[in-house]
Amino acid sequence: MNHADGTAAPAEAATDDAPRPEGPPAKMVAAREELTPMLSQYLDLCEAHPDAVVMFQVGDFYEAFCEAAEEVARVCEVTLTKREDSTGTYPMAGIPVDNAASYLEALLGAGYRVAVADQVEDAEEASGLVDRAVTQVITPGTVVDDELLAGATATYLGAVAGSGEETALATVDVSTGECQVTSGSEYEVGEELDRLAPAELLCAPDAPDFELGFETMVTAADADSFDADAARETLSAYVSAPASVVETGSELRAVGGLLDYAEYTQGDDGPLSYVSRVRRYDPEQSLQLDATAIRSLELFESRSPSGGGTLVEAVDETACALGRRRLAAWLRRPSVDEAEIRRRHDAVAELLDRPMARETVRDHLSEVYDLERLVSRVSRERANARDLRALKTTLDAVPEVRGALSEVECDSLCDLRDSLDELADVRELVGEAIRPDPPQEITEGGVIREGFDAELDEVRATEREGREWVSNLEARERERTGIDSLEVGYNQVHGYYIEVTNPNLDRVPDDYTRRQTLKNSERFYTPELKRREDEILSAAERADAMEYDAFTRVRADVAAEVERLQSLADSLATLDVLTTFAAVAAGNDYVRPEMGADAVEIEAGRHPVVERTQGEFVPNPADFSDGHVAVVTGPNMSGKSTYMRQVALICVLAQAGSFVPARAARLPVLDRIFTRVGASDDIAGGQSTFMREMAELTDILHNATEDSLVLLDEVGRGTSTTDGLAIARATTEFVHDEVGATTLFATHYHDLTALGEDLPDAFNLHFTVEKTEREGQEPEVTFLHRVADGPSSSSYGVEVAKLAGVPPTVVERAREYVRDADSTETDDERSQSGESDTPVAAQTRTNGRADGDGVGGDGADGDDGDSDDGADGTPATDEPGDGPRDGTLAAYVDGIEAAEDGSTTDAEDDVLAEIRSLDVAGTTPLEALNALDRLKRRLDDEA
Ligand SMILES: Nc1ncnc2c1ncn2[C@@H]1O[C@H](COP(=O)(O)OP(=O)(O)OP(=O)(O)O)[C@@H](O)[C@H]1O
Repeated sequence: MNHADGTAAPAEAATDDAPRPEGPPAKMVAAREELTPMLSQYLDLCEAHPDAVVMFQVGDFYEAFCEAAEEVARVCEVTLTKREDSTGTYPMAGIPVDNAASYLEALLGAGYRVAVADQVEDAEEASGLVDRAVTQVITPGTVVDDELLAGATATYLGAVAGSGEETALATVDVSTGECQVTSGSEYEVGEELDRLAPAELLCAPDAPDFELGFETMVTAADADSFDADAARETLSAYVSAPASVVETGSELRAVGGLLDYAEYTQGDDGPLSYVSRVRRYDPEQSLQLDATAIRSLELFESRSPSGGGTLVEAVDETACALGRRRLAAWLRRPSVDEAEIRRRHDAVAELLDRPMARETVRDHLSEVYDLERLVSRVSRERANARDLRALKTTLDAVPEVRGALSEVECDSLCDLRDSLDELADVRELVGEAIRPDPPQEITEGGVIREGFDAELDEVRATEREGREWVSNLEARERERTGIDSLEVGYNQVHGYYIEVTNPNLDRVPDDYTRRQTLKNSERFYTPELKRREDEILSAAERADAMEYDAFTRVRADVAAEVERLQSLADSLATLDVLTTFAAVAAGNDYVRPEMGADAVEIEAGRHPVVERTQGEFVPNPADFSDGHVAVVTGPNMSGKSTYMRQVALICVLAQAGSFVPARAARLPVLDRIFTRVGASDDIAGGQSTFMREMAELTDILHNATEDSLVLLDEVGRGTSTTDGLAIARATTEFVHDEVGATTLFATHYHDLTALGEDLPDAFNLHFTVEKTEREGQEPEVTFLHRVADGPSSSSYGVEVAKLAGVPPTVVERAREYVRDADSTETDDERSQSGESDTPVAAQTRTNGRADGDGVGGDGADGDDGDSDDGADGTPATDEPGDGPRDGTLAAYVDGIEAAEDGSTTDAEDDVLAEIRSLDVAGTTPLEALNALDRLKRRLDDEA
């Protein structure tokens, strides 16, 4: 397939005005007719790969010329030289062929694709110009070299075709051959893309313009390859009946375009034999965690700037790379198949009960190499003899693993054990053919074992005899000539020689022929030595060639077993994860969750990550059997977020097949987990936090079902208190009435706790703190991190502010405001006989339905209806950090200033002035954070 039509999007790295380093250099194009044959060959290859930097082998170096040379010199930090010939002077930069990986990595990192143009002909045999061809186009999504691959994580190339409801996404992990395709609406495919975050993305001409939440190289690949007929043809080289794998035209086109490009990057060598599995899947076949949930639950990456732990780290005790990738895949896509989850739990339970078997399996798995990548190298004819020995070592472990599992009883483990194909034929073949400690190179002998190939052994015997004859020659000749200092040696240029020092030259026999004269000696050969030399050299050369030949035959025989090897890799990966789950359960006191419950019921649950970092972790229950919406209140820092996340992580672990950190757990099979966490947590994202919050909320409200788990952490915090409260309340009602999802709603809006009492399926939880009051002193607060029924009585925001180091003047003023507000509330309560008519916060509900109809309805509109903004328009009075009355910063500042009676310090005056001058609407979150930091410093300095 032709990719040379220039349709590929330029890589992101170079600036717009600089000449592109990819494609044919203008200077060479202009001088085309006069170019030397070699440069003309370079120009042709550049023209054939307009989207890549061509690295052109000249002897021991890969060279780039002109603009590309300048860029290579800059990015790889190598010297920019020049090449001069009759047609002109061309900038030139080279990287060593033998040590190219780190330079190629730098070029990939700078956003380039690299076309590696190798000499495909032996320079000595070439008559004239050496033939060169692009053997590989290295791109971020298709790197296959171990040095360039990121450890055990999967690197995907993705392709999108179609649009609207018929959008399809195909992905392939080029290093392992795992190829998958799915389709759905643009939204669903966008989510799937976010989840997989391919390193490189190909877009068919009709693909939607996705807003991607991850870094990737976007390639507008060859449009023709996405044509349905072309795609069918491409795919039919991989599966016998394309129609049995793909369901829609878009899926066919996505997977066709994808594989075509993958082939192109491997030097257009035809179908990739190691892609033996092209699989279609539906994201609904697994517990759906969108990118936001994956991030906020910290499954794979910590959000803490100091790099706290992640879920995968907490449970990763895998023994091999296969298991490591499988663990990540299971956590990313926990199962929704109850029977499958039970099978995994059965296996974990039995492995937990059989510590000996478990540890033996883990010991042997630790000897297993990355079989998937080995197999892919074997199929791509890139494996060397060391790779085959690594394969043998891996296969050696299999009977041991099977043996360790000989007594297991549960079906899932028995099936898994029986699926472990020992591949004795392959193991024997490699064992007999390849030497135990072979060299890196496969062309220089030392690779094939004696006894494997009789003809080869004969040739090696001739070589050996010859060498023995030569090594005995010295003694023989000394005796014959009587020259004690006579020496026999060898050098690359002259071959074998007999060396005699000048004082002994008169004793040299007649059959010695002079070969070389040195300062103090002469070198000779004899006819017999010459004959032996020729025999040795030709035998050695022949033997090396025969070894290479034998090696490639063995490799091809192994490659023929790719499917069996991949299926073995699959079973080993699964076994590694299951034994890991058992080991983690044993080491950390996890229990088997009971699946298929109607509601989440967790006794003494723990956060799997925090419990490892926290000296003492307080276990907490979560019981949704009498209501599916929990409104969680409690002071800042009391443990609300930890609690909510721990419920989600327990569900993720359970559905991945793991036991869970709890005393007991009964869990339903969830279809999705949604998270919406506090606005300030997103500051690093640099987006308008409130907009983002609302976009995420919309997503949840549209897509959650009664089988989903929804975590809402301080929804509405990013806007004014009145609006925030209105949104939070309307959201809770909507989730309660319409969605039916299991929901944890953490909030500082104390008024929302009314919902916990009003709505039949909602209830209140709060986090307890201990307040110690000593006479004459401000109360001290201790966080107990314990959850209890009912709403929280107070927020202690001011105490937390004090703990955080807010200046005493501000803390004291805040306390006064809280006291004022409390007394106002008490007066209001008295005068209104317990029934408040605040616009939103205190609306009571009848028969479990909101007056409005959820988001956007009347109930959500704080300014509608009888919202008479008098004193009783005041929202939650024990709202921490919100300041008084309307909760705006300006009002807060006014309040402080008025109350201070002109007694503010200089620093406080400065701070107030700066706050006033702030253009809040035009300030990014990061700028706001910096400003806050500056203001605090100003106050601290004065203190
Ligand atoms: N159950 C627990 N046992 C022990 N320590 C805990 C527990 N839960 C939370 N913590 C500790 O308390 C800290 C604060 O918890 P968390 O962030 O969950 O509080 P929060 O109530 O959500 O706070 P905020 O409202 O300010 O976001 C955590 O970083 C953790 O170190």
